[in-house]
Amino acid sequence: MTHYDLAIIGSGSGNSLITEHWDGKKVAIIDAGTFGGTCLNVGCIPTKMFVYPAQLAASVAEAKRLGVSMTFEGADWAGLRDRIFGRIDSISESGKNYRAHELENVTLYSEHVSFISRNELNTAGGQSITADNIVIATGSRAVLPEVPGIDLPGVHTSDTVMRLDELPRRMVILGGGYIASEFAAVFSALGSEVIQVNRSGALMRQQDADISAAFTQAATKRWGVELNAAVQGIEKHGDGLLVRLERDGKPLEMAADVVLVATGRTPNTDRLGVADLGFDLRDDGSLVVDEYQRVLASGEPVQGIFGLGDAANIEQLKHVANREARVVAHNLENPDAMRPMDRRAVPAAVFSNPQIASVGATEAQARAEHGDEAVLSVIQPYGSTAYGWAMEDEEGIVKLLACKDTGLLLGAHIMGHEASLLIQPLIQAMVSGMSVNTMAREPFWIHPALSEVVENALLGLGVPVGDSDPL
Ligand SMILES: Cc1cc2nc3c(=O)[nH]c(=O)nc-3n(C[C@H](O)[C@H](O)[C@H](O)COP(=O)(O)OP(=O)(O)OC[C@H]3O[C@@H](n4cnc5c(N)ncnc54)[C@H](O)[C@@H]3O)c2cc1C
Ligand SMILES: NC(=O)c1ccc[n+]([C@@H]2O[C@H](COP(=O)([O-])OP(=O)(O)OC[C@H]3O[C@@H](n4cnc5c(N)ncnc54)[C@H](O)[C@@H]3O)[C@@H](O)[C@H]2O)c1
Repeated sequence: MTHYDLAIIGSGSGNSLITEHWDGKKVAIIDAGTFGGTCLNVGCIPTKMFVYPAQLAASVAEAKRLGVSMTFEGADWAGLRDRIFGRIDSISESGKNYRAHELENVTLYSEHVSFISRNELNTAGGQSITADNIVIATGSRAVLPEVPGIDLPGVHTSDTVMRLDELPRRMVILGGGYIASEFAAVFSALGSEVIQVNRSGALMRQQDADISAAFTQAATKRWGVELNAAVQGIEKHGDGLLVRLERDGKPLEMAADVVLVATGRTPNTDRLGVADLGFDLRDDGSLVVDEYQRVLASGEPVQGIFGLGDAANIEQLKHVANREARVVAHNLENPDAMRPMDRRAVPAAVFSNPQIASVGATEAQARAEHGDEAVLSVIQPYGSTAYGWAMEDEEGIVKLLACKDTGLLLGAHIMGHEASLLIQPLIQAMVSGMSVNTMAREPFWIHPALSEVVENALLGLGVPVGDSDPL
């Protein structure tokens, strides 16, 4: 048995907890997978490194609409893949070496662990680790539908699809959420024939209903989209695969070289032994934590156990995991002056084509919470602004929701070019409590930048202008 001051399970966001505070104290960091976790190795970073070149490829169709002739001569898949992972794999490797060999006080365990008591972990190899503090930062993993053929070669998740030997000619993507929509945009732009299959009637259904409808329409123009289709099984078919689906009780079949399954992710808590210790879990399996990120058991904080990231939140977003890690780091180092996690205005962006970005309530949520009378809503098309004319944009929209009484934003939802950038000032306004009228009227908005669509949406909300509001 080896005793530590701190044991961290998970080297993704958990890796950032090892600050100078722990110099001279004993720390264990444990990861059974690739060092650095999901975001670095198989998540945010490599996907976006594919998204950007895919965006360049997709701009050829865009250019044609505006009278510029460009030709897309194909993507060097192997070159792209090797450039991306050449960079990422070495970052993971050097992070691992640093933890394993260069810090005297840190021990790296590259093994699966599970709890055997509230302060003791057991490694797969049979070693026992005890610690005064344990942080559960175990992330999440892809969930696969239980259908025949789901384990056939050629069926991939986001963990493996970015390392394919070659760009698939035909690809079926199962799922209508983040991962499915991002990869549909990437592979279709790079030259694959993509069909995105969703079991419900619209893509990105967790978004505001207007955004989901607009995105579904936009996606349908760019790649194949099959809605209301439930997967029944996958079979070998010649050199490739056959995906068997059912829609309205009728069979539907699709041939593919590669099937990407993107049907959600589940927190890695089930293989950790935490249920046996009475730790509170949400229905999705994530750990319940208090505002200080302390893991709860029967509603009470468990001494010395913290949770963060996909294992302990419902958002499954890296910027949320990072913030939680900052809170956990502070609270571990300052047990008598702990600080809470701030969960106001958590934004998200989907880096598909077009992009989606959102923060705060959807219209349905805002109306349910505040009542119809109190909610002001506006949809401002990109095409209503000068930059939108320059782009001949017919798709982009900014949808804002505000409270009539307080003049504060309740939600912001954007679909279109650089939505993930356009939303940032709206996030700032929501967090700082800046009113819609102050935000629209106090700062200058650069003309004729695309951000004018946000200015016009704010003005278009029709929040009554008071005498103290800027002109
Ligand atoms: C394809 C994809 C794209 C994404 N893109 C974005 C994006 O653009 N923006 C965004 O905000 N988010 C994105 N995400 C989500 C983001 O990657 C996650 O929210 C984030 O990485 C979670 O971090 P974490 O620290 O909780 O877990 P992870 O980084 O997953 O770390 C957990 C680690 O724990 C290890 N582990 C688990 N259980 C055990 C155990 N019992 N014993 C030992 N080790 C264990 C695992 O091997 C893993 O390395 C994406 C996710 C995916 C899959
Ligand atoms: N840009 C980003 O921030 C980003 C990118 C990728 C992933 N992520 C995070 O990772 C999480 C997981 O992504 P995801 O796309 O796997 O999940 P998701 O929850 O976004 O989408 C899952 C999709 O799968 C469908 N589905 C679920 N079970 C199914 C079944 N049995 N058969 C057919 N369809 C089924 C759902 O209807 C939904 O459309 C996201 O929720 C997000 O938090 C974030």
